[in-house]
Amino acid sequence: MNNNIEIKHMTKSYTDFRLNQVDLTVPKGSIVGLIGENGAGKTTLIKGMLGLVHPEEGEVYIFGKDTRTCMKEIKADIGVVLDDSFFMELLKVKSIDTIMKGVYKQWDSSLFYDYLSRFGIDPSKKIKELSKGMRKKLEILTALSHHPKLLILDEPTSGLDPVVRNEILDIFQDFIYNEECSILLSTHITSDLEHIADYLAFIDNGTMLFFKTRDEILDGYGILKCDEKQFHMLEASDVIRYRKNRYNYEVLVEDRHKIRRLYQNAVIDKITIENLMLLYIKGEKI
Ligand SMILES: Nc1ncnc2c1ncn2[C@@H]1O[C@H](COP(=O)(O)OP(=O)(O)OP(=O)(O)O)[C@@H](O)[C@H]1O
Repeated sequence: MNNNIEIKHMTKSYTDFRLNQVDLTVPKGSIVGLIGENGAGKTTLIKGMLGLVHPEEGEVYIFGKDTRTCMKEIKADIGVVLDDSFFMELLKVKSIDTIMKGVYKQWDSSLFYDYLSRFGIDPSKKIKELSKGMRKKLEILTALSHHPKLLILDEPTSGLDPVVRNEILDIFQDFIYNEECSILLSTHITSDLEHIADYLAFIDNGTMLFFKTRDEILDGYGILKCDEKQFHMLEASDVIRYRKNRYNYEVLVEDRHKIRRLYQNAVIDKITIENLMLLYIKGEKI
């Protein structure tokens, strides 16, 4: 078993939205970044996988086990941070330790207190006295403190300043140093994924557009900038998406090295994940 998560053909319909036959794998020892615009279906996919919403179709295997029959044992080995998770406001931070000891056999109080001191969170404070960023940190360190093998994180770093975000990204990278572990992470902070993701899964309007390695994307894709005459000389198959701007065309190409060989005077920029998403979503097809 090489994958910690395997989702097959997940379908979930709401009145105005359908997550449509989505497949996703999260290999062991890897970080998979889930990207897509607001409302694309990332949270629905994560909640469907965890049994928090009920898909009409599809199968989910975590650690090779079927979530329909083994969710209880699976949950012992995963750490989850959801976009809308919350702790009871009136609790003190240190009460989380007492509660979680009763929830997880592998709960590690000393690791929990180490993380609290590393992130500067006072155990005797009430949760409602913490800033938004501190609460987020608390959620993440709580998810890590029972030695999970898999982290499933929906927007874990939103609202955090760049310094703390970097600390958290370091923790994520340490986490998958153990090659049995993996992380599935949905985020709008695509620059974070450029640093840490091994794979990117791009969901658009309920459909999986692609699942590729970060290197395939960043080393392969490019943005060709050209005028109208040059644009019309391009092979349609080389144009994934394009945008016509005031003075030029921006063309998303899948293999920028090939395009450079074919059109030797072309100006081709490297891609960022943000530009890739923008062109896929806002660009046109020939
Ligand atoms: N309980 C629900 N009832 C009806 N529609 C829902 C429900 N939950 C989600 N949706 C709809 O499903 C679609 C996908 O929502 P989802 O939260 O999965 O998107 P997302 O990619 O996580 O978005 P964001 O980046 O904004 O968090 C949206 O159109 C949303 O309105």
